[in-house]
Amino acid sequence: MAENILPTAQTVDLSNEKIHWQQDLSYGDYLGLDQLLAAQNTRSGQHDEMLFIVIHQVSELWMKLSIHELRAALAQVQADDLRPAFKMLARVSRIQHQLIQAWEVLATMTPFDYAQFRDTLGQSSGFQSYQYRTLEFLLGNKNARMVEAHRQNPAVHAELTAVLNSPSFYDEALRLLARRGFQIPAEKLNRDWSEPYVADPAVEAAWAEVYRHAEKYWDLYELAEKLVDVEYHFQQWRFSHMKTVERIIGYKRGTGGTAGVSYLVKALDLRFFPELWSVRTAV
Ligand code: HEM
Ligand SMILES: N[C@@H](CC(=O)c1ccccc1NC=O)C(=O)O
Repeated sequence: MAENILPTAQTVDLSNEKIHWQQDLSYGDYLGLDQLLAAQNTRSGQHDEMLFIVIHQVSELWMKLSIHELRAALAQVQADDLRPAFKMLARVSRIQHQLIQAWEVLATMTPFDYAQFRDTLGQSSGFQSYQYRTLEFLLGNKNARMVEAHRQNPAVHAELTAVLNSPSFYDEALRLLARRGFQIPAEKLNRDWSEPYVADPAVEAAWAEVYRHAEKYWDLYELAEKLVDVEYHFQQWRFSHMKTVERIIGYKRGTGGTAGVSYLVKALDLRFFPELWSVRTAV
């Protein structure tokens, strides 16, 4: 019956609007729903394992979109075209909001619920999320040791190594400041990008100038604030993860081999854009 009323490969005139229906393309085909909805492979038979898998999958999808936006925004910064980058960075912040809210759903799982299936997870852990590591590297938290977790997967290993060895968003922001005439030390503009970034007073002084004279450097000021938004939300995600982990497994060791909560607490000290934070005390 549907064939009689649904147009196929033809152009339908609906109150002056031309709507093109592509033959053979359905909602489910376009979205790859058969694959997507067949990927919740629970192993334990425990009720809450479905929640656990879905939260991770949703988070990985949002990470995928964040990486897509950040990469495009980075290219715009390299090209000195900041306005499109602002739109993408604003979108990343909204995505981060979704990622943070996901903890509220997961927190409905009690320690007892989780203990019912934790053993079936083996040594797998969020520690092995290569999209998460890509985000950390893209934003500027470089750590070469983190690539080793992906030795078994050559494609992922190569891709992460490439991101590790490329300038991060912050490196590119500093190169932009230098192009605009700010005195950025030469060793910040060309360095071994795989090394963690080390803060520098001259960089803080450059950002201080941008903040003090926002009217002169409006787009740089906006870039600084957009980056602070992204780091602020990233920290909120890390904190909520740490607190959710504490309420679900307490101080047990992690399946990934770390000490657990105390490892996640240490990660809270890491900064992507250190001078954008220290400048707040300085100005
Ligand atoms: C019951 C829920 C969860 C527990 C108990 C938990 C526990 C942990 C622990 C203990 C670690 C440290 C590494 C290890 O030794 O395993 C870790 C790392 C990690 N988890 Fe979770 N986690 C949970 C949910 C999630 C969710 C929903 C995500 C979202 C994708 C996630 C992403 C990560 C990431 C990316 C890391 C690596 C962090 C880093 O290296 O800085 N976790 N998790
Ligand atoms: N590290 C967690 C296990 C865990 O959370 C996990 C296991 C498999 C896939 C994703 C996970 N999520 C985050 O670490 C634990 O120690 O219980």
